[in-house]
Amino acid sequence: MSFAPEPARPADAADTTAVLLCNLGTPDAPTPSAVRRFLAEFLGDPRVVEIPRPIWWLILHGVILRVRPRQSAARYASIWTAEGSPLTTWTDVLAKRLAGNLGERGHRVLVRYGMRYGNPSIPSVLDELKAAGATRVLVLPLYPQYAASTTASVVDAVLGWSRRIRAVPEFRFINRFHDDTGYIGALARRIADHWDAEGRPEKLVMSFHGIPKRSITLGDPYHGECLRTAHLLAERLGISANDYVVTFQSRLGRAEWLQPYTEPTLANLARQGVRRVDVVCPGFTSDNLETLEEINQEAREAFLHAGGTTFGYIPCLNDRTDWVRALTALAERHLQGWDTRPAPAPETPLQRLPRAADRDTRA
Ligand SMILES: C=CC1=C(C)c2cc3[nH]c(cc4nc(cc5[nH]c(cc1n2)c(C)c5CCC(=O)O)C(CCC(=O)O)=C4C)c(C)c3C=C
Ligand SMILES: [Fe+2]
Ligand SMILES: [Fe+2]
Repeated sequence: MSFAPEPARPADAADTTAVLLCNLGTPDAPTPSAVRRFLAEFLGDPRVVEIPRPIWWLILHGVILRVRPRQSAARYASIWTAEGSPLTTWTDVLAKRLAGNLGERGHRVLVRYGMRYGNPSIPSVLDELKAAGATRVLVLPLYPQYAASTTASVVDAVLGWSRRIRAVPEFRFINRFHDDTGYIGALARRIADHWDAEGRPEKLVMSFHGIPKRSITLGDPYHGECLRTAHLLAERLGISANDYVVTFQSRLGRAEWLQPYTEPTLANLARQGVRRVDVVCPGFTSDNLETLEEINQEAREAFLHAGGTTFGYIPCLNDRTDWVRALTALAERHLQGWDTRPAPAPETPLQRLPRAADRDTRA
């Protein structure tokens, strides 16, 4: 392996700290060719599909990438806005609002977002941060519950980038925040606000993205963390076990995924006489294809078709002020011990003090 030359960093240069928000990513456009490029990268990740490579490569390129891009592009087209994909729009707003909050609280940090698949890619943003002088990077995947297919894949991308870098920044990774008080509180208020405006449903459906059941058998903590989030949320809302149900959506392929599945559960509820449901997706911090199309369009239709009459979709946290505050507090806790205060004005050599003493005078 060879490393690209890098400009040497002066030994007394000030450290720059960065926060890198990471999200899944989205196609560049709602077109079959852009979706094919995106899916080839996403579904080619061995963290996402754990089938031996030669077999999977044949299935992916021989079947899936010939059929799925056209279907998925139509689904993406139904949620695309003038600004682009909602996932990117919300992640961009979140990064800007987090930067504003951290700045107001006296931290001098760079805040950027990177996508695990598609653009802006995590390596390209790390290149940009390094060029801007970042020597410390807090990596914050926007997945509350840890799954190897999402969280660990972000870690892979960051460490993969570091393999071609000479002076590697200091990294910290946030692996989960499924039980974070600020996150749970913001979700509870999001739901309570909806209930204040629309009234209460007969059943609250908490729908999380599914993963193959085999991943859990192999040690993935995802399922337990989803259930923990749901329990804490119910506790905060003051509702009982009868008032809500936890389900898993977005199954792909023929293998068994986490159960119960969202759409069949909604249809069963309607058949059992439940007329009014609300659906919330606590595992997604930003609205995206899986919430806006799969839940708010497809699952809504399935529930109404089976006899339900009122389907309330409760949006994700997106850029809610209490969520941005919770994210700021989460980042701040993990930034502790890293000096994020503004650098002092340049000094003349005679005024220069040892760095430790310099810090003390500013404390
Ligand atoms: C919230 C966490 C997510 C987990 C866990 C997750 C696992 C997972 N996903 C797939 C396959 C697909 N997911 C797709 C879209 C998608 N997935 C997540 C999040 C998680 N996925 C999001 C936020 C999105 C939407 C992105 C957007 O652009 O809005 C897709 C693409 C769309 C489609 O063709 O259906 C696929 C495919 C697997 C296989 C998996 C776990 C093994
Ligand atoms: Fe997914
Ligand atoms: Fe889906």
